Amino acid sequence: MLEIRSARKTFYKGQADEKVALDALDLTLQTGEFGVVIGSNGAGKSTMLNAISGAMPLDSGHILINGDDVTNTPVHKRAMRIARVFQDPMLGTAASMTVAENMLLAELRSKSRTFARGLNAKRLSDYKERLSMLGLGLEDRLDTRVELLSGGQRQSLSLIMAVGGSPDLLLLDEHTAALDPRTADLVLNATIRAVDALKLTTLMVTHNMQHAVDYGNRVIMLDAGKVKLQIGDDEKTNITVATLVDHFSVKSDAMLLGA
Ligand SMILES: Nc1ncnc2c1ncn2[C@@H]1O[C@H](COP(=O)(O)OP(=O)(O)OP(=O)(O)O)[C@@H](O)[C@H]1O
Repeated sequence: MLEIRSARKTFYKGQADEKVALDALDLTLQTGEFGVVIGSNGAGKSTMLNAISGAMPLDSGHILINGDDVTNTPVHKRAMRIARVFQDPMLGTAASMTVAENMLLAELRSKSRTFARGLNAKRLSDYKERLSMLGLGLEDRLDTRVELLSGGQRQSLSLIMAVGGSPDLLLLDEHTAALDPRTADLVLNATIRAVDALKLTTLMVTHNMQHAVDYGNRVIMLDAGKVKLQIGDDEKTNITVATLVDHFSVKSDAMLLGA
């Protein structure tokens, strides 16, 4: 469970170009929920993810994960509980290493230094099982160097590496935005399979209104650093891209096109 309580963040405080990024933001995501965050440019989406992950300190307010106040917990410690996948498919993986070596790297990162390091049969079978959740055939490419994978396969591998330590929360930071529409759908479907199989609590930021309509249990619309609108499971079945766009205070062409 994630709780954000009265989170405030202001950039350039007291200066002419002061920007209130989070304005007493409150948000609760129950365990197992999949929230999709939308909002215009500058609405505060990235700042909110940075505050949750610990990459950016809040001016005031609190972040709780499963009831523990992590507001002052440094980012590397929070990373044990919070997984994050970024927009750039090149960021989460090591290109010149194989799929299996990347999986091992991710596993060793989340374990103690004394942990046995080699790739053994048990590990390989565990990696195969986890990669098969994605439904992309990566389980049969354990010996392939990551640089030979497509952007979509690579981003899906980043995802499965990020969630290997069974995190309390998964943050998806526009993780399909750099992919072509078909690949983006492929990665999103792989994401949904992994999230469902591992029962992950997930918060996904997207500019793609169709994805907000199609995926997740709840749409959370941010505007000027606050939650402007939430659409839960029951109402979500009735919403369309057009009704979502109607709620935006600034309607960009990209949103109207569902880009
Ligand atoms: N590091 C920073 N320094 C100064 N101002 C910032 C910084 N990060 C964000 N801001 C400002 O805070 C506000 C919220 O920005 P944020 O990036 O969180 O919005 P966003 O909803 O993620 O936007 P986008 O959809 O464009 O990524 C904006 O006015 C932005 O200019």
